[in-house]
This record gives sequence, C-alpha cells and structure tokens, in this order.
Amino acid sequence: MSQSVTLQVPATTANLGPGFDCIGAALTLYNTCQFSRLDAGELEITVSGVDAERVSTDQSNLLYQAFAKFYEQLGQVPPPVRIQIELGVPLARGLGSSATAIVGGLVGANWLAGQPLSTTEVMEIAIAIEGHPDNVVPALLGGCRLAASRGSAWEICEVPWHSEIVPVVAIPNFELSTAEARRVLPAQYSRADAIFNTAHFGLLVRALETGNPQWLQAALQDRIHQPYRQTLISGFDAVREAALQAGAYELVISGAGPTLLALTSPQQSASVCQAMSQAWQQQGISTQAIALAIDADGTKTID
Ligand SMILES: Nc1ncnc2c1ncn2[C@@H]1O[C@H](COP(=O)(O)OP(=O)(O)O)[C@@H](O)[C@H]1O
Ligand SMILES: N[C@@H](CCOP(=O)(O)O)C(=O)O
Repeated sequence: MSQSVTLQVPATTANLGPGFDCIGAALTLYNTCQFSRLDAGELEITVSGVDAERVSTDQSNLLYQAFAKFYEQLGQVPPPVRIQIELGVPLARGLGSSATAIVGGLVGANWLAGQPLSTTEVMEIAIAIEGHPDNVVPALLGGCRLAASRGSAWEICEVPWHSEIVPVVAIPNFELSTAEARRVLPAQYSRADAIFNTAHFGLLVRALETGNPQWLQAALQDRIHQPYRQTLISGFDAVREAALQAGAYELVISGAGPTLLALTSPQQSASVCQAMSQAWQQQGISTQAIALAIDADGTKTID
C-alpha cells in the first residue's frame, strides 16, 4: 500500500468528427494530482492552475467522487486523504477535464489501496461514471483509442496516428458543459445519416493510420453531433474557414466543444494556430491556440 502517489493525466480530444462517443486521443496537455494518506481527518483538497477557482474542494469534487466510488466498489470506506490538484486542462472546453478527474481519482485510489484492481477494471468503472468511453479510455491508456462494447465488457483498440498529423486546438474563453452539448442532440437519426457516419468513420481510421491528406479531408465529416452543436459555438464557421485557408485538412469540434480541433501537417501547424486564434479574436473571443502531439503514455506516476 502506498502512502503517497503523484499522477499525470492527459487531456483528450474525443469524437474526431464521425466517431461520436467511441474514439478519442490523449493530448500532450496535462493535469497532475497528488494523493497523500492522512493520519486523521477526512479530506483536504487544494487546487491550483488554470480555472482552479471553479473546482470545488469538498466531497462534491468530481475527482474525489471517483476516488470514493473506487472504495465503494471494494466495499470499503475511503481513507483520510489530501489531494493536491494542479490543472493544465481548462474546464468545460471539450478537452476531457472531467475524464482527467475521474481517471485521476480512480487510479490514485487504486495506488493507495495497493492496486487491488486491474487497469481494465479501473477503466470499466471510469466508463460507467463518465457514461461514454471516448475520453476516459485515452486519458487512462494514452494514444488514440477506439472503444466498442461487447455485452457488458469493452473491446479497446489503439488506432495508429500517423506522425505527420498534428492536432491543433483552439481553446476559446467561454465554456460549454458536456451535459448541455448532449441535450441538443436528437434521440433518433435517419438511415442516411447512420450510413454517412459509418463510412466516414471507417475512412477516418485508415486516414489517421496512413496520413493520407485526401482521406483526412473527406473523413472528418459528421452528421451525428456536429450539425447540432455548431450553433452553440459562436464563430465556428469563421474559425473553420480560417483553419482551412491556412492549410488544415479539416476542423472538428473537440469533445463536446467549444474547443475546435484542426488536423494539419507539421509544416502548416504554426499558421493554422495563428489563423484559428485570429479568427476568434476578430469575433471578440480571446483564444489560446496550441499545436499539440498525441500523448502515448496515458495516466502515469511522476516524481
Ligand atoms: N480536476 C478536477 N477536479 C474536480 N472536478 C473537475 C476537474 N476537472 C473537471 N472537473 C469537473 O468537470 C466539469 C467539466 O466537465 P465537462 O462539462 O464534461 O467538460 P469537459 O469537456 O472539460 O470534460 C467541471 O465543471 C468540474 O465540475
Ligand atoms: N462523446 C462525448 C465526449 C465529451 O468529451 P468532453 O471532452 O467534452 O468531456 C460528447 O461529445 O458528448
């Protein structure tokens, strides 16, 4: 059993256009959380970094709720603990902040408890808490991951991501909660839309693996979530147009938004960053645009 552990948990970009609720990639942008057993008391939480003032420091904290859920699954009471959270992933922007909290809480609890659960068991609890696998799975395992249910279990496969494809994220200064962005989605879809997404998702997996620019341009289209969410993201059309003009293959909504994700080449990534940021600034929306890479490690311990 460990007395203390520090974890690094990556941000994620889920959906990648046509892969709603089933594919996501871990990004090189991180939260860290340190767990230390206390001799007495119950819970101490400190939060620093980006958006820190917006995160609760009592039992309602999502990371602590996942921590407590872990012990509930074991039929145990959670130990007194100090949790120090350092946030690099902004909240409610479509970069998987909730996934970092859920995965961080569960993995931290597993360490303090002496690792009674396997990574697969931790993953299954994380998916159950989040309600969909596409951000918690890459946050836990790293890489670009596809999750498909098999009965009550999950098949997880790593989707190779070609080294010449650069993910550029433009993060605006407004929030959009995942719950709100899910409320606008219809309950049913037409056969034509289902076929459209099936074809484009299949193409996307091959496009990511090969880096084929023409396939990437075509594959990143979606009819399941983006048409309904675009209206919630002021400036979507202008930022997409600017990214394409600057050489992006295509632009999609990162997770539930409002962050926009452009996929581009290493040569174009700086100009795509600048173009996306400028387009939003021109609409009066201050934006941080960053060219990132795919995190290969997922959640890991650090010193
Ligand atoms: N490190 C954290 N600790 C506790 N709660 C967090 C943390 N990160 C995110 N959250 C919670 O998750 C919410 C955002 O989740 P969500 O709307 O799904 O957006 P996102 O796209 O960032 O995952 C925050 O408002 C906060 O309640
Ligand atoms: N498939 C989900 C993904 C949500 O990801 P997040 O990063 O916004 O939490 C959705 O699109 O609702």
